[in-house]
Amino acid sequence: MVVPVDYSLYLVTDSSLVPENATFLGQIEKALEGGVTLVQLREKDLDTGPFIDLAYKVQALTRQFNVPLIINDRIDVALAVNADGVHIGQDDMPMRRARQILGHDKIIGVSCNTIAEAQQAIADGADYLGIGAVWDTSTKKLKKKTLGIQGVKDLLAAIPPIPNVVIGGIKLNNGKELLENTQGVHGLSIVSGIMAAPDAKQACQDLLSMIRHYVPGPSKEQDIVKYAIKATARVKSGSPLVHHMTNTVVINDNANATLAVGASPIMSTNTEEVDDIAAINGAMVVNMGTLSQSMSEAMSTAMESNTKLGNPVIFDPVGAAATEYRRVMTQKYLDVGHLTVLKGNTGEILYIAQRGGQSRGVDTVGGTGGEANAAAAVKETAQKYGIIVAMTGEIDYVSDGERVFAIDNGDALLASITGSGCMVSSIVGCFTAVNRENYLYATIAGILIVTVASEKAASRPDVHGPGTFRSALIDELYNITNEPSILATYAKVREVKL
Ligand SMILES: Cc1ncc(COP(=O)(O)OP(=O)(O)O)c(N)n1
Ligand SMILES: Cc1nc(C(=O)O)sc1CCOP(=O)(O)O
Repeated sequence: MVVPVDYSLYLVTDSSLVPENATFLGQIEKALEGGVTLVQLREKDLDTGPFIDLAYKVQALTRQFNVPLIINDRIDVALAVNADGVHIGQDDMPMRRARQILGHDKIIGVSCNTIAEAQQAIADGADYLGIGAVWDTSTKKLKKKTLGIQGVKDLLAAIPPIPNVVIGGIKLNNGKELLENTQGVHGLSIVSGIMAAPDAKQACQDLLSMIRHYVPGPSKEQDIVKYAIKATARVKSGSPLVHHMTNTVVINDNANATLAVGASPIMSTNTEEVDDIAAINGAMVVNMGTLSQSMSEAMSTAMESNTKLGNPVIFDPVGAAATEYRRVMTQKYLDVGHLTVLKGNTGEILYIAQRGGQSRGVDTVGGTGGEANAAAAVKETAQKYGIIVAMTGEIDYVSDGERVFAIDNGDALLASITGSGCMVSSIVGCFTAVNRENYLYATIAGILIVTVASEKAASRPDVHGPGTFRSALIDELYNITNEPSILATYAKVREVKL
């Protein structure tokens, strides 16, 4: 299975239970809004064609919420719509055969009512178990005995740890009792408690907040990767305008990278049109690589205009420590620029943080001084200016002043082309433009897509060095934008504890 799955609240659908004043798809959408973490389309009487049509409609919803879609029983339907997985019962296709057909990228769950069934499903390579029925249910005629809380405990105690959900007769109160009295349950799977609820969103919110007391849910790192996938899709669908005032060396690459992720670049340095652009702008990227007197004035005006309109401002202090002029300008933009994100290389950020940074021209000289020094530099600077700070290098560090995350992605060839750091600033501009509710995660997402793209580009057989790498990098940015879920396979994000 590719994406880390959150099993906490697993909706199994039943179209016959939808209240009169609601619709089937409307009920699923409300459940997604309420926080369900997994959806299984379970249709016992639909013919293949209508089942596939319905699966596409449900998938359009689950994809909006970045929640995996599982198909009950029907492997053909799962294949037809490229669903995320299937759930199979004891009388359905054998688990091993299902795996042969679906491969290891798909999630396969197996229903288990006994210890022997669970052991067999694990031996066969199931991704998760559906353990039940815990209690009687009017949703389905049960053929086997109910387990009760003790039966679930006995079953879990007898098998190695594996993701699992419990199912059958589960509502808010008995679900709480079950989670309170068991260990190792990963989630609750519910049909009527959600599908028949007069307010499905509220029902899910209540269930999820109860579940979160017992089931931690995905880690921060998994959350970030999930966010990055969603954020990438949003850049493409939102296609924000991103205004750049960048340096003349990399301007073309910045514009192409912006286009590759689905955003729209405008590279104007004219003060006269700053206000008009700001009115329709998604984000402002200011890069002082080839700073002139007139450009510096235009940058100040652009920062002010965009700040007034609430647009994120990304500042790349290229060569911050290199000359007296750059040192003065860097400080000026930090003090009055109303920045959202400061994105620099190691030398630039360490210099700003007064933690030892050096530049030769616009390039970094020397290392980070160790992870503790690097993490402290981004955290302290973020705290001092109340902004997000990102420091790119062999390892990238990002902080909002409270937390620090490290990104261990990125191929060494990035350092062999000009402007790879400036490209990161452009892409952070694209990501913050349409992912404004969480600038920390949006910044990490922007860095992730570039660094993962660099790894994919470097591993291509047609890449032989910096020249071919540069073109391949743009291609791979474009490819990830069209298939953002691959970030889940490649992303290496971790929280740094100071
Ligand atoms: C999460 C989950 N657990 C168990 C089941 C039951 O599946 P199955 O045994 O195949 O019975 P039907 O759903 O086909 O009636 C499930 N669907 N989901
Ligand atoms: C679909 C299903 N499978 C079960 C099993 O025991 O394998 S119980 C069940 C129905 C659960 O519905 P509700 O949440 O409405 O009780």
